[in-house]
Amino acid sequence: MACALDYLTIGVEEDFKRDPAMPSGTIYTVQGESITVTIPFITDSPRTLQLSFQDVTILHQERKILNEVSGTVSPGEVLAIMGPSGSGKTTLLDCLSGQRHIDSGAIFLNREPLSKKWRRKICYVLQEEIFFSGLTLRETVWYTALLRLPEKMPKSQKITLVDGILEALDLTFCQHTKFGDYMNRGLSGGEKKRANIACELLTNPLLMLLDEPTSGLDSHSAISLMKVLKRYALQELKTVVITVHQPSSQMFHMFDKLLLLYNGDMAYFGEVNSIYRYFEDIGVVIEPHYNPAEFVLEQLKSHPDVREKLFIAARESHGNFLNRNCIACSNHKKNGFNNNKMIQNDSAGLAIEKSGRQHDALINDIINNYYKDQQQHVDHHVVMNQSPCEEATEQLWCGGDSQSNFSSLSSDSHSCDWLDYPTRFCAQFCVLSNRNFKEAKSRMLSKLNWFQTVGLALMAGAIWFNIPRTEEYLHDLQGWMFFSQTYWMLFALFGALNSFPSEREVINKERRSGSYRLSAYYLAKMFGELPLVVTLPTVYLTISYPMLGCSSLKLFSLMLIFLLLNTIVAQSVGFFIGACCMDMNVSITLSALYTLATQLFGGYLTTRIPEYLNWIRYTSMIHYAYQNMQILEFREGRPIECSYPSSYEVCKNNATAFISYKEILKAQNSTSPLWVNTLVLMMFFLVFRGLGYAVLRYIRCPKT
Ligand SMILES: Nc1ncnc2c1ncn2[C@@H]1O[C@H](COP(=O)(O)OP(=O)(O)OP(=O)(O)O)[C@@H](O)[C@H]1O
Repeated sequence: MACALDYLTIGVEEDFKRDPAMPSGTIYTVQGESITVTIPFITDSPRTLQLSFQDVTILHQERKILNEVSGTVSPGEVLAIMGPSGSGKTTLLDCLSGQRHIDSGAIFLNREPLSKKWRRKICYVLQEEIFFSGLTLRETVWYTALLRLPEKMPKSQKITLVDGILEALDLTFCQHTKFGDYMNRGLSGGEKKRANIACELLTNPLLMLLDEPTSGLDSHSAISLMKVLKRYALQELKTVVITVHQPSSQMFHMFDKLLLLYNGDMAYFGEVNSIYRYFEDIGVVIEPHYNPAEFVLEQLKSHPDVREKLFIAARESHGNFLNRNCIACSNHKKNGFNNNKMIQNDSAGLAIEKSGRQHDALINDIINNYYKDQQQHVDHHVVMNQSPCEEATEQLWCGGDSQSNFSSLSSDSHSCDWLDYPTRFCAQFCVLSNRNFKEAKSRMLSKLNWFQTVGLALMAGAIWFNIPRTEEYLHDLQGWMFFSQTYWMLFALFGALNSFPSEREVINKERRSGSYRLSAYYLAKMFGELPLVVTLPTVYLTISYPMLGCSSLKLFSLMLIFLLLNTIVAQSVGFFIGACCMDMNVSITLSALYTLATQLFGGYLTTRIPEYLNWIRYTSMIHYAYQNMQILEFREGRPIECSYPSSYEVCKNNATAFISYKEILKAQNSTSPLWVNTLVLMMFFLVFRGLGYAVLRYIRCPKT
């Protein structure tokens, strides 16, 4: 929806002053010198966004990846950044989205320097499609809607919105297809690209930056997509910037503005239709039967003399690009105005026309003062009047009559507060837990894992079947305990290693767009995956333990609780190592080193551990977990009868006696009670979960 605008005419002289009698930000004293400036007065919150960038330069080891690139694009316009491969198109989009630091130059959004506060108003659709491969297209868009649309927006409206966007992007027919990966094919490349755009459109950004949205699409799909974007820009007065390699003639004429890059240098910036004139001015005529995009790129690549002329022409003209290219001026020309005193602007841009001598510094002062006042006014409006609910509902543009839809919805009494995030913590937690569960289910409870678990449980049950509880078989029984708890701890630890690296891109993308809190994601990951983590160990114990001769329900339940605790503790260590390393090979090596070293120094495989290395066993979670299992089995289970000959004192005095759990553990030099071991395990859990969070929060945070 367009802002409602009034027009102010500002006359200036060297020492212009604001009229103190007038309300803030509305008027300046008119002294009628030789400069007249007309500025639109924004009477509504900023629902439009003008992007300007000037002299943007990026250096990489002395090489200029971008060299003083400038341009501007206004609401309702589509700017295409075109150039051969490696010319710097993606780099420029990275800069415009705030994801890449610029070495010199400036980027302005509504005349304000690009800052974090604008992040949620900008969407950046990357070239790569970053999604969870196990989720379907609809699930992905739906979760995005739940996370990024205001909580108080009714579910039915969210569904309408999702349906509308899927339909507009021609994705309805494949909405239940999974994204897939290189192993399991899913959506096609073009469908993934459109899905990417669908997720971003949901949030109704003011500025859309799209990196090669049409590459890999057939010409019909590419044109359809461009039509959608063009309609979006026009109907909702959104600002759209896309990069393209070599558009078709039809698509080329759908752009409003064009920025031509070659090896980081600007060869042209201006209105698409003006390119014919521009080339004529340097002595090159674009043949009418040629695709202009193709022709222009061909000239740029193959004719160094033309290229040089283009660079010179671009350099000459970009000094006052703002004046030349702002929408106000173009509208002014279109509307046939030719009044030196006033330019009318129908958007949130700024129009300046000068007659007589130049007053650049003065004009800058006016602009700065004006926008300072205006921004205060706008900020106030944003806080007071524009809720995220309103913004989100604007998107029904794709359902047809956007204005009427918007009007009806924006008058809706959504009373969302102005929040940092579109949804509250608990809503984020619920949605992310649900998504995590769905996403991880197929991975963690795969057929292969079921097969492995049931197979191992039956094997263990068969090997240790109905094992006698006598001293003679004590070591065998301990073997089952050691095997079972070590296996499940390692299974959980190694399973968790890949958890963050595989999700990193998706999470970073979502964190950059400010969809949710990291803490909500982290907690949701723990809780969402909890039922999945405990399922297989439960199945294993349920099959194998009764086969060993456990007939007490109490003992079985206790054993299960502690086995699951051990598994969750090990998973925390895996999360931490995975978050630290991000590289699978490194994390596997580190984990293997840690777990094997602690087993070795635990004295389970050899008793010849040097005295001064004895302490290492206490850093092993396996040590505490194993002690606990023994305490439970030997205290709560059937008593262990003495055998002959015996190594226990109690048996030497009385051959029919039983060996208590304390004596068994004492023989292993382990005397800590159940509660101490459990406490240490809980400490492992808390410390590693906390460290994992800290790593993601402070070390693995996405670059902005
Ligand atoms: N971080 C970086 N380190 C080194 N070189 C870089 C870096 N980022 C970009 N470049 C270089 O800058 C140039 C422009 O890269 P960019 O990805 O912006 O090109 P592009 O026009 O988007 O190319 P394509 O159309 O092939 O995607 C390339 O030569 C690239 O190798």
